[in-house]
Amino acid sequence: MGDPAHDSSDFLTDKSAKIFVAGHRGLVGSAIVRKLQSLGFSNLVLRSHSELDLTRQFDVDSFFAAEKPRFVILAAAKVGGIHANNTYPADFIAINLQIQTNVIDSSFRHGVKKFLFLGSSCIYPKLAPQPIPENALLTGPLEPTNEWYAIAKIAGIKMCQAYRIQYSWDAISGMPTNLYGRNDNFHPENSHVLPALMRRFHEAKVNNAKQVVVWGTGSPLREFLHVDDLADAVVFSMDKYSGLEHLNVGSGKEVTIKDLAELVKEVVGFEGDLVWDTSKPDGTPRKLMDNSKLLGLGWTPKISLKDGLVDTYKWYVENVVGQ
Ligand SMILES: NC(=O)C1=CN([C@@H]2O[C@H](COP(=O)(O)OP(=O)(O)OC[C@H]3O[C@@H](n4cnc5c(N)ncnc54)[C@H](OP(=O)(O)O)[C@@H]3O)[C@@H](O)[C@H]2O)C=CC1
Ligand SMILES: C[C@H]1O[C@H](OP(=O)(O)OP(=O)(O)OC[C@H]2O[C@@H](n3cnc4c(=O)[nH]c(N)nc43)[C@H](O)[C@@H]2O)[C@@H](O)[C@@H](O)C1=O
Repeated sequence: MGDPAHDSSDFLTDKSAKIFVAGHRGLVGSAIVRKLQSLGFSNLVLRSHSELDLTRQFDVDSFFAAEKPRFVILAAAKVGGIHANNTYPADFIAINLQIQTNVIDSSFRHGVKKFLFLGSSCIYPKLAPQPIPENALLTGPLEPTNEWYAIAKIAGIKMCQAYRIQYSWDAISGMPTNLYGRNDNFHPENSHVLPALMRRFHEAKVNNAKQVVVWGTGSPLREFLHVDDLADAVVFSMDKYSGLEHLNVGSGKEVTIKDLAELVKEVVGFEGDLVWDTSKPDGTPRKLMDNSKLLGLGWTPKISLKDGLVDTYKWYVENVVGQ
């Protein structure tokens, strides 16, 4: 095996190469599948959670022995917003460590040519410099509401790095910022802020409610990226990047939760008032990532927050409401 930092992955050249997209029914996995299919990839291997539980080591290894995919993109994980992370710390650390350890190790042992792991911007210290460069990792304490999930994600990055160092295996990691779009989780408590507010404003609109409750103070800043831009960045990275360090994937634009709430309210068409429940946690005050490394390789995000919200709300009304 040559130096993977210099080998071409040939990712875009063979559209019949077998690719396992783990977590293909989720927000991210479904967007990656749409992107790969639009590019003409014809040999995707997909397994739902009920068909293959990725926490089960024996089942995962048997699957890899039978299928022998050439490329693997890991978008399966235990995922949730601030409340879910804060309430189920054991699930967030244990399930994520199990899934990623099984999938990374079996991918390596069964000859996968290139592997991509997805982490999250919450891996960085709570008070990291802004915008956050990749090398801020492990320079300070984590945000307490999501430290269990963050520790698992940091272990995933480090496992990819360790296999690259010891075995010259081409494993890379992408750290997406807060994502949204089609197939998001719209659960009232366990979801992220954007789908949670979209649902709450929609239900308030149809019920002629006068007020909607929003969590925290509204002052935290968050960066949002449409999941179709993330899928584009994942394919771009599989083709163009082979390095030890993880890559930040963000829009480069941040917004306060208050301004986000006003924008979602406008897109949904709710005309009542916002009431802030300050008993709920704000989480980290700010987490804008420095995306200059990925931009320097030639990738750019394309979907504005307003356009992405309009598209997501249309999808929500057509696919979730009344189902
Ligand atoms: N959403 C976001 O804002 C962000 C997400 N990310 C990362 O992107 C990745 C995907 O997240 P996202 O798409 O939002 O999450 P979703 O919850 O939408 O999707 C996760 C997928 O993983 C599957 N899955 C979970 N547990 C198992 C299991 N034990 N065995 C097999 N499949 C399983 C789920 O299947 P099922 O539903 O059937 O359980 C689902 O298809 C994660 O690594 C996440 O950390 C990073 C930054 C932000
Ligand atoms: C992607 C990322 O997601 C999580 O971190 P987070 O950025 O804090 O995510 P969040 O979307 O849940 O909240 C963002 C902000 O929004 C406020 N907020 C207002 N009203 C609602 C509301 O109704 N629901 C939610 N969830 N938040 C609300 C909320 O109080 C907070 O100030 C972690 O899982 C982390 O591990 C991770 O990786």
